This record gives sequence, C-alpha cells and structure tokens, in this order.
Amino acid sequence: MTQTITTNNNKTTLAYAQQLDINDPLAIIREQFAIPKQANGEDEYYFTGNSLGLQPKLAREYVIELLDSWGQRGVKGHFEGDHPWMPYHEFLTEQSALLVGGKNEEVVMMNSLTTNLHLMMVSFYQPQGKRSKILLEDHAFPSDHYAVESQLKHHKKNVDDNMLLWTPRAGEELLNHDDLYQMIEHQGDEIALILLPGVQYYTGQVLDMKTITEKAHAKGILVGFDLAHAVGNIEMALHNWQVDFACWCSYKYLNSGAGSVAGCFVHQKHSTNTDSETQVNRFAGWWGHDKSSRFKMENTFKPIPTAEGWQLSNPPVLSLAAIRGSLDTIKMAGGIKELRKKSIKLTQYMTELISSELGDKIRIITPSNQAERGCQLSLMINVEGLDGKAMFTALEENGVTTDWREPNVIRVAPVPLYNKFQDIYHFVRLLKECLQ
Ligand SMILES: Cc1ncc(COP(=O)(O)O)c(C=O)c1O
Ligand SMILES: Nc1ccccc1C(=O)C[C@H](N)C(=O)O
Repeated sequence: MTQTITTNNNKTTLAYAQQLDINDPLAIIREQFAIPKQANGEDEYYFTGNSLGLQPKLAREYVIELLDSWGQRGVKGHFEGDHPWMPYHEFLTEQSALLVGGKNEEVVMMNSLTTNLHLMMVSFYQPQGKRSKILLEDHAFPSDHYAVESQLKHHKKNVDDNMLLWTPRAGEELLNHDDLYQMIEHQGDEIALILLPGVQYYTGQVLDMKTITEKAHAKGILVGFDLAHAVGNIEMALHNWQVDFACWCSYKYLNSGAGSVAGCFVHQKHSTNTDSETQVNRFAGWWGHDKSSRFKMENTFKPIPTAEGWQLSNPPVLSLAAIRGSLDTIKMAGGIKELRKKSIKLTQYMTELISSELGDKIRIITPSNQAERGCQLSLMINVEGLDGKAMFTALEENGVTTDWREPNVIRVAPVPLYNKFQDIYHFVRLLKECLQ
C-alpha cells in the first residue's frame, strides 16, 4: 500500500515517528523479543500485548536451561543447579512485588488467574448476616462474573440479591467513580467484598484503586483487584493502598506465554497470624505449609506467614522459567517506572495521530486523561455503514494485529517493551486507508 498520510504538520510524517524511535532510550529492548512476521517477511505491527505479550528471548533461554537441568539431573534438579526447582517461585518474588507495589512477603506466583480469584474469595468473601453482597462492575471480564456467581452459590446465597453491579450511566461507556462511592456510602453495610479490575479490559479505563480501597475500608468492606490488564502496564502501590488482595495473569504485559502461572498479592495484615484457631481460613495444600517442616509429612497445616501460605501445589517450573525470563527483560528495561514513561508517550502519540488523521471517524472510548489510562486504547468506528469487525479484519490483512471485542471495540495496545513509534505511524496510515 502507498503511504497516504498527510504531511500538513510534522507529527503526521514517518520522519517524525522515526525521530521518536531514535530518541527512545528503550528502543533497544525490542531486540530482546521474537517479533511475528507478516507474509512478506516484514515485522507485524503487533498491538495485542494486552491479550498475549510477545516472547522474550530470555524466556526461551531459561525454559531450555530448565529442560536441560531436568534432562541432566532428574529428581536432583529440585535441589541442584543455579536455579533449583524447590525454591524456583522465589526467584520471581522481588520483581513481581515491584510491579504491583507490594512487599516481597505479599506476593507469590501460583496457579492461574481465575483459580487465584476463587482462592482469594474463599478467604476474603465471608458473608455474615446482612453483610453478604459482592460488588463488581457490570462489564467485568466474564470469568470474574462466573467466579463471583459460583462463590455466591457455594455460600447458598441468591445471586440476584447478592451481586451488586456498578454500571456506567446510560449512554456512557466509562465507569463513574461517584456512582461507586454512592453505593459504598448507602449500601456499604450490606457489602462483604468489592472485586474490581485495576484496568477495565474493554475500555482501558484505570480505576482509582487507592480511593476505592479507602472508601470501602471505612465501611468495613474488603477489597480485591483483578490486575490482568494493570500489571506491567501501570504503576501501583498495593501495600500502601492497603488493598486486601489482588490477582493477575502473566501472559499479557508480563509476556510469559499463554496460560502461564499467575500472580497473587495478599496484604501482610492477613498473612502473619498462623494461629490455627484465628488465622484467615483458606483452601490449603502442602506447598503453603511451613517450609522447614514440609517434608516431615505431618497432618497439621502450618501456613507460611506470607502470601506463599496460599500456595497449594508444587508449581509448573517450566512456566516459572518463562516468567523469570520476562521479569529479567523488564528489569533490563529499568522496571515499570521506565516502561510507564515510554507508554505515556506512545499512547499520547497514537491519540494525536488518530485525532489529526482520522478526526471523528474514530472515537476513542478510553479516558483521555493519562492517569486514567494505560497502554490500551479502545476504538470505535464512527462511520455510517462501516462495521468495526470488518475494519479489524482489514487491518489484519495488512499486517496489523489488534483485537476485536464484542460488541464493537477494536483494542490496540502499544507496549513500551517492544512497540516502536513507527508501528503507530503505520497503524494509523493503514487504518486511514482501510477506512477510505
Ligand atoms: C480481566 C480478566 N480476568 C480474567 C481473565 C481470565 O484469565 P484466566 O484464563 O487466566 O483465568 C482474563 C483474561 O483472559 C482477564 O482479562
Ligand atoms: N487467555 C486467552 C486465551 C484465548 C483468547 C484470549 C485470551 C485472553 O487472555 C483474553 C484477554 N483476557 C482479554 O482481555 O480479552
């Protein structure tokens, strides 16, 4: 396709995007990733790090290293080598804690996201008397809905009466925090748990986790966050915000491969009590048991007094190896602070280019304020007779990978670890051509 972008001002030229790439201190990190190719052999314009992140070369290297250790050592690999499997999850703790702003004692990589949501609700959804409701948002990722609904049923609670939904106002896509605060104010003593995303998967809206937690706690409500779209994307301070728990997956902005092991945060205030009568109840397994006596094979569960005390099984170490490779790559880039700096520039540039090149043909439903959005922009096609799904397909045929989410949004996420400013230039150019 020819380049049809107009050059009425500097920002709309390819040269401008090239200049941004030259001045980008993180540009070199792209080389640490495997970039999928188009049929013509050129790099894809990949914008779906919000669904599945690209493969870090270190992830591959560490997985192969682990396979070799298994091949060479057999069972002795649990205890031998540079990265023995027994404590393998511990190699991930420090970097994971930095990503969510938790203490090392508050973070553990284990299980999968929805599994962890369930385990956390077992511990932190304890309906008592009229305080029996769970508040979530109406458009929460379906898995979260199903998890909440099944937890209510598990407690023999009527779902319609006990699922409280925070819904955008009529005709709006974004959630209005004032509406949530009103619900907390007026129905707070009926709510046992608030479970919300850190970043909403459909609109890309960042929620004010700090204020939500404060307001909920003032009414005696526990708060958990699903950070699938937040971790590795925005900066967080879960410990200081006093968040009770959080769960996230590692295959989006954490680039650890499909279905890779997930993360979990449990605030210190809930884990230090190991008294068998008064400790926070949980579904327990041997990997959560005190490490020094784990192999004594005794029947009394003594939880590790940290988030690790919620582990069930010895983890799939091949997956942990991929996560370690990804976390080391993020560290190489300078951590989440540096990623966020570039991310803000990428989304800002994309917003400006869409606005100047496509005007009102595209409506960005993601908040325009930087504090309320991360990498992802959610686009609606605003042209009579053109449907978004067809546009998504046309982009795909031109080497642009985005994703389509029903009912009518194309999600694009320029990711600071591996996206170039030039990717954005080409995305807008091709979108413009597809729209014509
Ligand atoms: C917000 C959110 N919650 C839950 C899930 C489900 O995750 P998993 O399949 O890893 O349990 C996803 C992604 O698939 C998600 O984006
Ligand atoms: N794990 C997957 C497997 C297959 C297809 C999509 C996913 C996703 O992760 C979707 C993502 N959570 C989303 O925000 O849409």
